[in-house]
Amino acid sequence: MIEVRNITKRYGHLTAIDRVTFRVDKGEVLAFLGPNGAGKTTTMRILTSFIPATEGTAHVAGFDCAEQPEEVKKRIGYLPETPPVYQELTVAEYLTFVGKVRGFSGTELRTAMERVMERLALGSVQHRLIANLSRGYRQRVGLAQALIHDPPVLILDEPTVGLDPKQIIEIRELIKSLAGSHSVILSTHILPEATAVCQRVVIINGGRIVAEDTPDQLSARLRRSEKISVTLKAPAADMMERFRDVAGVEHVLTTSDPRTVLIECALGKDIREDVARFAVGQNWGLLEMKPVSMTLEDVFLRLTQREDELPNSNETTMGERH
Ligand SMILES: Nc1ncnc2c1ncn2[C@@H]1O[C@H](COP(=O)(O)OP(=O)(O)OP(=O)(O)O)[C@@H](O)[C@H]1O
Repeated sequence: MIEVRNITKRYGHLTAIDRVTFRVDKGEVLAFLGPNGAGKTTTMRILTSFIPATEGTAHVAGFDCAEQPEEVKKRIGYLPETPPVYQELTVAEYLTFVGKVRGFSGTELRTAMERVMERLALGSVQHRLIANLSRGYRQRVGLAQALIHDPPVLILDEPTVGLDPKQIIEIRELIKSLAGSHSVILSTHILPEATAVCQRVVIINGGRIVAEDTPDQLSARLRRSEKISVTLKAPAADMMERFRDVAGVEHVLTTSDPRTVLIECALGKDIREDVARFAVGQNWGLLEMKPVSMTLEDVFLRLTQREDELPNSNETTMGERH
């Protein structure tokens, strides 16, 4: 549904994006994840035919974003970072305006408006001025304008920025409900958003794609070893050394809790039984033992920061799989 091939965008001497390639299939929700200035908005603007790429091609539903902008725009709903709403209009007036711009009139326009107002629960505020709405409602109005022509493709640039936690959950639920019937690109710098809402994640940094996979696979690919966290009631002073005697143990790492250690072994090995037997045999009082893996946050840090900028490796691998 969306096909981006080797697009590069230069602003003078600055290369904002550099040979970016990815695709989004029908009904798929893709997270476009990256820190500020990574090139997310530039990519969205090329896809929505707002600006041309310097090099490379982008297609939406088979239409070329540079050569056939009208066809592309018909098939895209776009919610920019700041919703393009007119404060001095009521919700109904604004959606009527957007519907007319999209070419609707009469019954068709009324049906389209009713459909989006129901989907976004805007009925109760349809006669209120947009200026007087909460940010959450304003964002819903922004989404309504993106959906009014029922486009197969939706491009949402940081759709939850500035919302409160309840509004964030509502907007994320709504985006999830669009999966299957719409292809969605969700640009975000918020990691939990990518995992909560999207089936696939593209990570962009410094204008380049540094990873592309499902959230789980990304974590798995970057995992270099299996780790288990072991908490003891009465650890011995030389516990670190002693655990190394267990067959298969490669490293023993300290944590901020003196009773807890992280034990590493080779990928694919399961040494939990041997570690448990050993701790019990030493009478150390085994309180807890659990596998530990990288969170997407760890992966993101690894991919978007240089090795010397990374926090202590013990901490980066402390996250647990959700
Ligand atoms: N019109 C422009 N002229 C010159 N440089 C630009 C222009 N638009 C973006 N840039 C630069 O291109 C790079 C990528 O910007 P872009 O806005 O695409 O990043 P982003 O990932 O969307 O970041 P943010 O989340 O901060 O919006 C940045 O270095 C930015 O300063």
